[in-house]
Amino acid sequence: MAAALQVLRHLARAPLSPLLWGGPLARLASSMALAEQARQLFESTVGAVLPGPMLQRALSLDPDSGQLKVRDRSFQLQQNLYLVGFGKAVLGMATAAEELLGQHLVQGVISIPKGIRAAMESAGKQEMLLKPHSRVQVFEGAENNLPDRDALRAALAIRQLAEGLTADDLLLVLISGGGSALLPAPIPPVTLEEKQTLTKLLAARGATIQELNTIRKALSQLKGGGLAQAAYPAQVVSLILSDVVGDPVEVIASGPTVASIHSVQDCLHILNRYGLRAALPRSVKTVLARADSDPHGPHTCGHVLNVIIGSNALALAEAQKQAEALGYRAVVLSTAIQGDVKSVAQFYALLARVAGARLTMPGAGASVEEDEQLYELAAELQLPDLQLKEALEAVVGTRGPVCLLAGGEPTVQLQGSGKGGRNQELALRVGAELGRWPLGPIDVLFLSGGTDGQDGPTEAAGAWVRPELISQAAAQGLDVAAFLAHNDSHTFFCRFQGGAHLLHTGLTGTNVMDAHLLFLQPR
Ligand SMILES: Nc1ncnc2c1ncn2[C@@H]1O[C@H](COP(=O)(O)OP(=O)(O)OP(=O)(O)O)[C@@H](O)[C@H]1O
Ligand SMILES: O=C(O)[C@H](O)CO
Repeated sequence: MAAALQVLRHLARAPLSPLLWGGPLARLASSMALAEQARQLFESTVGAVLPGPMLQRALSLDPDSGQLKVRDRSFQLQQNLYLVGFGKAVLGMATAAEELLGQHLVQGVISIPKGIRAAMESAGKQEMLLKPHSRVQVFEGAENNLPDRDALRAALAIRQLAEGLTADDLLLVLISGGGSALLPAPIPPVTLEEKQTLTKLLAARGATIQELNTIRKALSQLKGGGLAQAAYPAQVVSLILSDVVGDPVEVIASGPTVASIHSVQDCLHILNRYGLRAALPRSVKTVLARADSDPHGPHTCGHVLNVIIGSNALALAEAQKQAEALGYRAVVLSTAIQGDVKSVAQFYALLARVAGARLTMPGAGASVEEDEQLYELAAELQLPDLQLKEALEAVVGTRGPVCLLAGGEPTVQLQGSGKGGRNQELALRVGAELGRWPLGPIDVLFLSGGTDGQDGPTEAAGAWVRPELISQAAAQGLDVAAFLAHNDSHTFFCRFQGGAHLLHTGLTGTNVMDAHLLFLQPR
């Protein structure tokens, strides 16, 4: 068995040759090769948005004059630079910032996920690690993306640094996804535990990140512009790596340097929608009631420059280039995939069927009903930037392999107590859907991966599937529907073919939502 795997691994790495297509062994090899290409493409997607290069693109320093340019603004540096940061990608961002601006840096504090330094060290990613005598103090916390005591300590240290600044100082704020959990500073009398419980409940009931972060902002000292307020009168430049669809700066990490525009009424609507209003702790009610009568009104952020330095769109653009270099006709479908994971899975499976039919039977295509169903599903998902028509038109004129790329963040409404993540659940659902119809003479592979390298509370980044999933799982005695009913996608993929369909990258040090890759390869 091990020897067979060795051979397959070797085949998987071998360059693709037309002679490989056809025959059972060749089909297995080609399927391995396709999986290997999918993995490589996912790695390229992530590679395009690693923190160092993005930061270097956003900042330029004139070493003689000490002028720092960010977009069209200039700032005079003169040992007056401070740095704070919070988020999954912030270690690499801080390392790059210190490398570039170190001679002006007085002090820094960052809050990053527990274990990320060790993970970077063991992966040999030196470019993600601060130097031994760095001026940046590091706090690690928020295990499993939930605010904890360590993250609270970090948030207090960040607040203290910000509050000590003067009008001559410049505060560089490094922000990336996961920042909300890494910067918890609940407004008393709300406790950390209460905030944690409320966040968990909202997330488990399927609240969107916009809704979740509206509540987080209302209960926090630093979110919703609170950090910018604390740093006033210093100048503030926030460099933001987006992990939210549409790159809204007020939502990413709950906008600590963006004035919040939400009212208490907005919060109450959200709490009502998820059936949480009646059970609210007294402390939360107190803080919301106080906000209503706050004489100072919302924070003002006129002294802040917020700049998005990287996003899902940037990552997919690179993946598209790489896919084209591999010989695929590659189209970016959307960078705003949102909605319930079940509908998103149906969409991808139907897309594979409709696009696959156009690819293998030009002129014939899938049935008119299937086309209509696909457009209806797309309309239900309300994806603002969806290039569906363009993608299908591109497929018609193509004889060779096609790769459709998309990004975003579907929502999972947790019903079971199984182990899984958004990406593994999406992949499993797509696999189950793909098995429902014959797809014709075409190889299909769908991959879904979180660019941060960690899908939910699991060690995998995601998974990939093929239409044979259901039958192969059944042959192993695995009932896909039963795993899905318990949101147990990770357990499924660990057991299915010895975990071969799991995507393992380790923590990547970046975070621009998820990437979805759909490969269609005529046989
Ligand atoms: N058993 C499960 N099956 C499917 N999805 C799950 C499961 N457990 C958690 N999730 C989902 O995983 C997500 C949380 O995972 P993760 O920590 O990777 O979030 P994230 O959105 O990447 O974090 P951030 O946006 O802060 O970077 C939630 O959307 C949650 O619904
Ligand atoms: O930290 C957060 O709030 C999410 O990752 C969205 O940015």
